[in-house]
Amino acid sequence: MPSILAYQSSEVDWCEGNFLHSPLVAEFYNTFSNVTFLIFGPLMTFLMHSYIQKRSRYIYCTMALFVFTGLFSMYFHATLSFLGQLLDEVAILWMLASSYSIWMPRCYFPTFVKGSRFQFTCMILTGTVIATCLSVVRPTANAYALNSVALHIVYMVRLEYKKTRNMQLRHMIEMSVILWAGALASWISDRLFCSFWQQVNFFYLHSIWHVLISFMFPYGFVTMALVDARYEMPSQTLRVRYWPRDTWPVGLPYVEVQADDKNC
Ligand SMILES: CCCCCCCC/C=C\CCCCCCCC(=O)N[C@@H](CO)[C@H](O)/C=C/CCCCCCCCCCCCC
Ligand SMILES: [Ca+2]
Ligand SMILES: [Zn+2]
Repeated sequence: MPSILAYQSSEVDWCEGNFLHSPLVAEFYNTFSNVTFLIFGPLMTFLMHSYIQKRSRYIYCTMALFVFTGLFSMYFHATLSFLGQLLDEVAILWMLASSYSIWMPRCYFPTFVKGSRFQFTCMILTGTVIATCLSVVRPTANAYALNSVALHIVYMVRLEYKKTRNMQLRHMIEMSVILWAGALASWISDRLFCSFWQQVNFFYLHSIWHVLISFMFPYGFVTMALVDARYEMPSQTLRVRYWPRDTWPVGLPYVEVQADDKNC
């Protein structure tokens, strides 16, 4: 039985050819396309500093898990090892769990937690510990399960989209959904139609997934902040801004907490 650290000990092998560019890196483009996680994680933490300070410092853990997802994904694609696959999926699982605990609007909590975020977090924590153990047994099924969590997020986001007239929030939701749909289509296509993509010599769909899903992160983060603020920070005004300049035609969105306090 091969070690869980051994090259190609994972049962998953993505469409990109192995060891084409280096004897040390199994999937070159799939490995280095994760660099966007290492850029957007720290950059968004810096840009959203005022929001994180006011809302919850646990958001720093979510941001750290986002960066770890990128690092573990790099390790996984570089080695295609079982351990790499496990670390990659467990980091995604805990990142989603921390996001749910912090940002899930109370109106979507199951009734038995009686609107308590503490009880909801305990429920999520229990489910995440169980799912972490199960992912050791069936890591390949876990990737499909993680993608299905996204469907639940899209369902909630759709309800919030219908409720709001805030054009900035609507724009953030539209961009998140477009980027997520493009990313998911690339992920599925790489998994299911690899023989077709090999015939046309295009092996980069999983790398495109990494780039699109990490670009989705700032839009998703701002969406969650705006939706959540209506319920959890009603006395604060959040302002959507773009980095590096608000006036540039393209930029990275983030939110800033405005100094004025509606209660004063
Ligand atoms: C109220 C809850 C709010 C939650 C917001 C969550 C925002 C999450 C943002 C980004 C997630 C990035 C995950 C990227 C994983 C990259 C590593 C990777 O490629 N791993 C693969 C193997 O290399 C593995 O097969 C991937 C498995 C699937 C992961 C599924 C992730 C689900 C992302 C959820 C996005 C929600 C989009 C909602 C859009 C409106
Ligand atoms: Ca491969
Ligand atoms: Zn990947």
